[in-house]
Amino acid sequence: MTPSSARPRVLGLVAHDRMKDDLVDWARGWAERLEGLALFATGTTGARVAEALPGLEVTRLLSGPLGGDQQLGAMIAEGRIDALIFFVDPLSPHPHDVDVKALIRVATLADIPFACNRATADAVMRALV
Ligand SMILES: O=C(CO)COP(=O)(O)O
Repeated sequence: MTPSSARPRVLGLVAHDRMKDDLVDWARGWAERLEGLALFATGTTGARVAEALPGLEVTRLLSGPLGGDQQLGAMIAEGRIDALIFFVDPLSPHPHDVDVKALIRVATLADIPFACNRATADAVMRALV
């Protein structure tokens, strides 16, 4: 995570449905710093962030349950994501739980900074920008 490297840092953004308001609120607080990063998000998360913060350029992947988590996981496996912010809902079941687990697994395997909640997301951002 050298700030002087040529390409912008690439951040993955994901939030489960009941966590999307929290992620949007978190992104608002970091908006200025997020502008300097390349942002990739699962479909609905990306739409929510882009709608709330029109100044941010967010590349939207497929919606999570339709393959977006897997797309992000593939990018991580290819070394194309520097850090992942994933606001996980710990109280709801998800039909695509296997995809969620795979995303968490590949982020762990790739040893990238990876935040599952807001406090850790703040710490990751402080380290990243
Ligand atoms: O389901 C998700 C993460 O597992 C998020 O996907 P969306 O951003 O498309 O809602």
